[in-house]
Order: sequence, then structure tokens, then C-alpha cells
Amino acid sequence: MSLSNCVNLNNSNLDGMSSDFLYHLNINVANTKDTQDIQKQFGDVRVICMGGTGRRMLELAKYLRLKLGISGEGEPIDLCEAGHRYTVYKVGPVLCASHGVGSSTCSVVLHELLKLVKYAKCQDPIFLRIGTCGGLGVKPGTVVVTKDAYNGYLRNEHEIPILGERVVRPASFHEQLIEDIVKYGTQADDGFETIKANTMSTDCFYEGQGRTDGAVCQYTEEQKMKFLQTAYEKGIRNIEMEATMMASLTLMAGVRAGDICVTLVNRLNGDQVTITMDEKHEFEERPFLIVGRFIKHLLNN
Ligand SMILES: O=P(O)(O)O[C@H]1O[C@H](CO)[C@@H](O)[C@H]1O
Ligand SMILES: O=c1cc[nH]c(=O)[nH]1
Repeated sequence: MSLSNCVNLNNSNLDGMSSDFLYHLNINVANTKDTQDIQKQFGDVRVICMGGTGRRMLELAKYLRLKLGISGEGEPIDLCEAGHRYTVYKVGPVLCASHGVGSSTCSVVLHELLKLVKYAKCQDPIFLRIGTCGGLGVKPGTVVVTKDAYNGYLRNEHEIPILGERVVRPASFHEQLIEDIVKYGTQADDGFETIKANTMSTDCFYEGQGRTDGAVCQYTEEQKMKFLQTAYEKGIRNIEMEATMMASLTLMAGVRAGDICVTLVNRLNGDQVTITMDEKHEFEERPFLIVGRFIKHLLNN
């Protein structure tokens, strides 16, 4: 097997570690120089799907099993249950992992999954976030594939304090990958729209996203609308909480990634997410259709 497309992470310290415990996943890499066990279990992984909730990831695992014609009986097994933090299902060459709400919980599991695919010597793995979001001037139920990720300052970058310093990193997703994914949404007649657009990613669902219905709010409705309008003018059509982190970390790690989210509310019309749980469930499955087609094509070529 050629290892030319293996993941090379941006951390030379890893080369000096003889073992590595992926703590939140409860996966022990006992010998980093001989990872045959890990390669046997995860070496075939081509796509890592991530989303906020364990339930969505279970539904996605079941959907992909059918879509990709992968055999298996009963419920998919949560491989990381013993870690008590995240759920991870494996369906053939696809992992489906939950990440919780926001960049901080998502970055923890993303770091560990990136190390997992490195130790497993996966070939050119693709990371996809399959999420929900608020929409900006688009009909609820629209699927948005992120191009550039903007932070809460409306800057196309990821900002993070590291060693007491403000570190700023680029936050764009892989252009060709995005085009490929969008194609599987726009070419089909699914009864909803799929668009490519910019995404605002915030550290707070309420004030960070300009809501006036949080526990605290110190701005007016007019100031909020002005902010949302400015975001709209930057080509931003959806708002969620992981895109800048995910884009920047995957860029740094040299792997391709995408973010595909369905809008639950049009924020130009209000702040509250009022759709029923049944509607939410139906909306949540919309990105599955697009990602399912994309993965099927990827695996057949
Ligand atoms: O639906 P998920 O994937 O959790 O994503 C969105 O929903 C959460 C907020 O409700 C945030 O994590 C946001 O990014
Ligand atoms: O408005 C919304 C809806 C879902 N997720 C978000 O982050 N924001």
C-alpha cells in the first residue's frame, strides 16, 4: 500500500512520543511506532462525519449503512462509549462522530480524530461536519455548504489564545471539495435548496449570534439587525458554532474538510427556533442526502 497520502500532522512532538492515549475517545495507541491494531480497526476510513449530537450521528450511521450497501445487523455500536464524552460509529470506511455544542468541545474530538487517522495511516481522509444552523435571508430548511468561515468579529479567520497570545489562522474550506459536495445537492430534486455561501461561526448561541432572547442582552433590536445585515453583505447565509475552528484546524493538519448545515430559522425574521422536533428531525436529515451521494461516489471511484 502506498502511504503517500497519509496524514502528516503539524506537530513534530508527536514523533517523539512512544505512546498516545486519545483520552476523550478512550483509545490507547500503546506503541506509536507500531500501530497495526489501530490500522486494522481504522485504516480503511476515508470519511469522518461529525455533528453536534450522538443521536444525529447514529441516524447518519444507519442511513449510510443502507445508502452504501454495507452489511450489519442491529444498531451500530458506539466505539467510544467508555470515554463518556463523544459517540463514534463506524460504517465501513466512514466514521460518524458527535462533537457537542461549539468549537471548544468540537476541537477536542477533532484533534483526537486527526491523530487517530494519522496512527491508522488512513489515505487522504475527508472531514465533514453535518450540522444545523441559523439562516440569514434564506428559507428554513435550506442546506448551506460553507465556503469561507467568518468569526463573531465578521472576519474570515479563526482567532484563538495560545500561550497567552492571540493567534489568528485562515478559515476556509477546501474549494474543490465544496464544489463536489454542492453538486450533489443542486443536481437533485430534493424539494429544498442547497447553496454554497459563507458562514458565521460564534462562541455563543445567544449574544454571539446577535440574539436578543438570551439571559443577557445589552444591544437594541436595531443594532442587532444592522449587524446581521453587515453579515449578509459579506455573503454570510448561515450562523453556527464550529466552522472557523474546523476550517483552520483541518487546514493546519493538511486534510480536506467541509461543513454542510441545514438552516432551522431565518434570523432576519426572528431569534427563536420554533420548528417542532419532528420538523427539526426531517431538516437534520437533508444534509444526509447530499453527503450520502457524495460519499457513495467517492467510494466508487
Ligand atoms: O446542530 P449542531 O451540529 O450541533 O450545530 C449547531 O447547533 C448547535 C447550537 O444549537 C451548535 O453546535 C451549532 O453549530
Ligand atoms: O440559530 C442557530 C440554530 C442552530 N445553531 C446555531 O448555532 N444557531
